[in-house]
Amino acid sequence: MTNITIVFHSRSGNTYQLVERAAKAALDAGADVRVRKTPELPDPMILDQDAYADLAAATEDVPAADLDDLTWADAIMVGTPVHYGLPAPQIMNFIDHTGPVAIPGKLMNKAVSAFASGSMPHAGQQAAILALHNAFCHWGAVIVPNGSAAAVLHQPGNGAPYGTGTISRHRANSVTEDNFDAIEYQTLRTLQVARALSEGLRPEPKIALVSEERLRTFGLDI
Ligand SMILES: Cc1cc2nc3c(=O)[nH]c(=O)nc-3n(C[C@H](O)[C@H](O)[C@H](O)COP(=O)(O)O)c2cc1C
Repeated sequence: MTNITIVFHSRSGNTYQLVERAAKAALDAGADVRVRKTPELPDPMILDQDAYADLAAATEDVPAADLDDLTWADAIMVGTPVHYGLPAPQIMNFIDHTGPVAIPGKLMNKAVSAFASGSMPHAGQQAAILALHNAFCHWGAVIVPNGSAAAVLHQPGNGAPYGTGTISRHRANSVTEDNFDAIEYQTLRTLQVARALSEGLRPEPKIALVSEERLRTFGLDI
């Protein structure tokens, strides 16, 4: 069984729509799934009050993300709205608190992947995803991008090799079928890589090219 945690922030439902599709794809693929929201911060700028209230009600029972949700997972997906070309501060705030598990290396070798919703084309979806990739490097995790090869990524609403991005034009819950296909692809690919990593990194077989002692020197004898 592969464990996947999907961490998100959302205000008008677009990112959450992607999360729901990712969770369904993972469940259908036989994974154990945790969906987790990041805590709200004071004074969020809420553009669509009705959508925000609806989403708060719909996600009332979604637990808040904590560090165990990350260490438990073989695969981690992070979904965020774009804020000034960056991930939302709620996501960055959560990432800022990952030191106790990131610094001892407990997030090493997890398959991680990011997706984003922005209001306009070319307005920062990819930049936000790549900014999350910076943090994933610090975790020592293995970034899973979408790449460009899959046919689904050539559909008109898709195309970014970095991860799924939607264009909401400030409309709540407006994810397109193209984007749903892309997030499903991204989820399955992330699970595939997670499984390959957890199986490939088991005690046997070890990397055969270097000695046991050398692996121990680098702390790679796991
Ligand atoms: C503070 C703030 C900054 C934003 N900055 C951007 C931006 O740089 N680029 C963009 O495309 N959309 C930007 N938006 C719009 C949201 O990213 C967009 O509405 C997104 O679809 C919201 O996702 P959600 O429905 O999951 O909340 C911003 C919204 C807020 C509240």
